[in-house]
Amino acid sequence: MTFTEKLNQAWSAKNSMLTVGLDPDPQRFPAELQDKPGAIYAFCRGIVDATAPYACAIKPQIAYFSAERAEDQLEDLCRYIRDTYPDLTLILDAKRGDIGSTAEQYAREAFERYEADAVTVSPFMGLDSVEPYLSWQDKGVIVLCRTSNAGGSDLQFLHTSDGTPLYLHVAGLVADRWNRNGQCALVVGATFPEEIRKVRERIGDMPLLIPGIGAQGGDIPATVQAGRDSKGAGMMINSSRAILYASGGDDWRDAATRMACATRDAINAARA
Ligand SMILES: O=C(O)c1cc(=O)[nH]c(=O)n1[C@@H]1O[C@H](COP(=O)(O)O)[C@@H](O)[C@H]1O
Repeated sequence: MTFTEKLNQAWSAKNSMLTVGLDPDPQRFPAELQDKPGAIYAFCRGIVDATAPYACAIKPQIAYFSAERAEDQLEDLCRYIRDTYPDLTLILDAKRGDIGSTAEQYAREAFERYEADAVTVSPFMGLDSVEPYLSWQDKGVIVLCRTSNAGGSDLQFLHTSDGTPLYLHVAGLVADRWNRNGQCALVVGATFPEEIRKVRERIGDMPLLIPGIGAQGGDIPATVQAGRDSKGAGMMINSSRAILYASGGDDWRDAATRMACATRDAINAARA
């Protein structure tokens, strides 16, 4: 099944556009997992089990694993997610960008080693740096467009020669030229709803990955109104820290469940 088929199925079967982000920070783990071997896997697996019924996608951030020399735990986790929750879209958040020969290796890492359904990439080095991901015809290629951080404006708001801001130029480039397999998506931050609206107008029904609700304070109703596609769906709305660390106590699993459920419901309420 392709990335977009899986995502469409998850949107309708689970009635959810929530993406649960896995940014496991050992310093914030509950006491029962402090200094335990395999704690990153155990924590993430606990969060996945607690939140899977409420999510369309799961997004592990690779740096949290590699910085702790825990790529083996990420491999085990990806295998667990695929085997236990085949209806969850697995997004590897790696934000890769390099020349083609190196990008081929990054693509193999995402799609062979971790068997992700999609990977996040930077458009900064242009089409030949993205080609190796596009050559995996069923896999999702999620391109940074208007990121959620304030500093994204340093470059993304610069105007091109015809007056189009760079983030909208990227949106047009991906929609018109890079999306030849129909498996591309764009990253647009929930902290910039006006820009989400402009991107949606430009790209039609291409999916959007939207981080920035929860810990970064993005407004859910404004995000959903701006980002919904012609069918009222079209979004993977990510929340990481607000769900992962909803409680630092023994009730961390239940707190994550409650937060994921409440976030999915808030997203759905804004669709109506
Ligand atoms: O690609 C992303 O997921 C991403 C793009 C972006 O523009 N902003 C952004 O915060 N993210 C990711 O979203 C996660 C943070 O989510 P919160 O903890 O909910 O703020 C981190 O893994 C970031 O790398």
